[in-house]
Amino acid sequence: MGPAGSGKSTYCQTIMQHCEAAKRRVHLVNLDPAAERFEYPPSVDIRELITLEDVMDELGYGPNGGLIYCFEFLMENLDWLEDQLGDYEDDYLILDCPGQIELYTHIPIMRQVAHLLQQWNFQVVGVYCLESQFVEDTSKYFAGVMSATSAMGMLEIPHINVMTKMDLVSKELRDKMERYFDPDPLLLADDANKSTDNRFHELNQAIATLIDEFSMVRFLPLNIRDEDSVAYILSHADNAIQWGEDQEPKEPDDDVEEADRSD
Ligand SMILES: Nc1nc2c(ncn2[C@@H]2O[C@H](COP(=O)(O)OP(=O)(O)OP(=O)(O)O)[C@@H](O)[C@H]2O)c(=O)[nH]1
Repeated sequence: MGPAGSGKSTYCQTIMQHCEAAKRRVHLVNLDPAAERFEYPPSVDIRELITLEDVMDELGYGPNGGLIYCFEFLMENLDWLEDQLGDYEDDYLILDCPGQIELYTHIPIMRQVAHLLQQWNFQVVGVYCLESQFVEDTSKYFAGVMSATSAMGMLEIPHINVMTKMDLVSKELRDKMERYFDPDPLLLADDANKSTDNRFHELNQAIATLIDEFSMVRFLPLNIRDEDSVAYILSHADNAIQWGEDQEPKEPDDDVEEADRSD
């Protein structure tokens, strides 16, 4: 998951390639009803059940409302999903999700999907992608941490944060970005203070302390051109899955709030 264009599909392809090379049984599951094309054809594809284009054409919804409709439709057709996933229950599945951030931060639908997967005995880990190009300064890094943390709190599943497109970051900038990957809370807060008004300095300090104390809210750098970097991300995902094995699966909520589809 992650904002539009943050590199979710590229992440999926990169991990697919890596797993295939390691002879790990892996399949792509597309959960984006608006997806256009994939380098790896998905083994399971929500577009076989419903597409955003059809919903927009036939029901007159906008893209965001249409997407919510698609997920509500999926929730009404869980037999389809269970049936599709049933063939792969011993394998590693990579679910490519849409880029509408509200699906992870305040509409409980992805939470329901994640908890259903747990009910069906899948070990689930959430991977939140943020684009390194977006992180021009510490304030934006803080914004990324807060939105990823909001998704983590909403989904309540094992979770890792990934900083994508690191191959596009210059060596000089990469050195500067080290402060995000191995943070010193005082330096982080000082850095954020440079671009924010005095009134926000205490808040900056609090967020820097949060990042320092909870390693799970930090971002892990992913350079898709570097095999070690890909292996590093995968090992963190595996560790998070293992950590989740000790947790009790959640009951899926049965009250999906009626969403506003007027947009
Ligand atoms: N150089 C480089 N380009 C990347 C990387 N990840 C993604 N891109 C490019 O960024 C653009 C968006 O990447 P996608 O993987 O489609 O992003 P997404 O999050 O799946 O996008 P949506 O599904 O539209 O939300 C594409 O042009 C990719 O080729 C990366 O790690 N390095």
